[in-house]
Amino acid sequence: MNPTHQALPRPTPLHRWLVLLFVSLAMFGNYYVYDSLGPVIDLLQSDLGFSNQQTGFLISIYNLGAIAALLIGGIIIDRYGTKRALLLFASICLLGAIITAISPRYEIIASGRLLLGLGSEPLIVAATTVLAKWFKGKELSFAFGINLSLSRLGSASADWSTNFASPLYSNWQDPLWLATAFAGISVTAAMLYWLQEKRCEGRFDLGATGQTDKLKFKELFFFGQRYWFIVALCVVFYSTIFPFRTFAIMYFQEAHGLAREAAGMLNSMMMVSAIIATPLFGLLIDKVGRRGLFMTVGCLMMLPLFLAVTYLPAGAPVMVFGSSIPLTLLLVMLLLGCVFSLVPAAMWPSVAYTVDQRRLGTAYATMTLCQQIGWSIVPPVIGYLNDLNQASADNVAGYAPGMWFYTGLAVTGLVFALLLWRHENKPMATPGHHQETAAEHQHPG
Ligand SMILES: C[C@H](NC(=O)[C@@H](N)CCCCN)C(=O)O
Repeated sequence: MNPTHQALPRPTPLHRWLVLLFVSLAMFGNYYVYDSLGPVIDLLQSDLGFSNQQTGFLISIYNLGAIAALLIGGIIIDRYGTKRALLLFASICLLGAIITAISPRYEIIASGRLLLGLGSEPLIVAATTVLAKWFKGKELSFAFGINLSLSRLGSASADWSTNFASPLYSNWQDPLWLATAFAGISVTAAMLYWLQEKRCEGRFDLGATGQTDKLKFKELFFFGQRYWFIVALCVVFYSTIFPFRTFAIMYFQEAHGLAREAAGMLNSMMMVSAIIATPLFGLLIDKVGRRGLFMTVGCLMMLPLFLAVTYLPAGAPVMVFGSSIPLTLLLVMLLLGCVFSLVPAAMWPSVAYTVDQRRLGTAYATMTLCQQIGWSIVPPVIGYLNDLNQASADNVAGYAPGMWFYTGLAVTGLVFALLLWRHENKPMATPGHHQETAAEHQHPG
């Protein structure tokens, strides 16, 4: 560490919590923009004539942008510092949101989503770096938990927009312009963070930028079997959860006859349960360890859920914030939210206990890269299956093959979780690893 840093005091709690607020707002806006596509999928199909496969590709093209960005990721943050990087990536997301909303042409909408992927994943890396820089040694896990919960609030808000902004959903475009405004919140928050960092430079010890998630290919050979099981679970888990969530609003509308408002409210219940459960599971897992066991429990819980929405009676209607929602579907989404808290809370930190600390950057970058590849393949497959089986409101059975596909992925996830659980009590093979008692490094994704 630079001697100047040592002479300066650490930032005060007020400064740190302001930083957390700004970074979390940037993530809030960013997650909103990503999830703004889900509620307009049926409008893109009915107004613009896009097929299921085409809309599936609009989801995947985000991942292609993210993969490209991750391959060069870290360099910009290292070279230009966190405040510039955060603003740059938030601005790329804003541009992506504008381009997505500006024209009905498929290629233009797709370019907007590509740009969003280019900005979004490095923004998440930059946000992680900022938190590590300001909170290292001080409530780091808690800060990450709050950050992730506020990010998920952005996702839930995109679902709620079908209610609070329902007049905008008379066409495909206006909800995407609203998403642009949320991208504006992200840019504003990045600017406020810039001012905050500038104000504190020279007054406080902000440390070095820290290790960003940079990919060094030759380090991959040092990772043991356990690491690759975690990566495999990560790929399968997010390739199931994220595409299901994006298609869910249209699915609930068509397969269960819900109005868009009710479908949006139902989809948001997964996030509501995740927002509450994430910090709680984080605390629990920090206390008891047993990450393999928790990942297995989460995967087991997920297993029947896609078939439950397909084959079980939707249930009696219950009122949730003014929307009438069938009980079975509500329970499924709340349970999926618990799974969405439990598995990530156990999975991301477990990398820090599995690989040598010096290789954590490569480990996380590789994991995110693989996640993006898997996650990019599933939506077109689901779109293809829906097209092939002519899934629609008039042919609800056409959605079943897609749901079996998700279930197959969940079974695969369970296998990897079980393998990890089996490894849990074995001694570690990788030199320089952490024991499961003191995690320093956490990563929200
Ligand atoms: C922690 C994890 N986040 C990720 O996996 C990100 N790479 C992708 C986020 C995509 C939504 N904007 C998560 O959210 O559980």
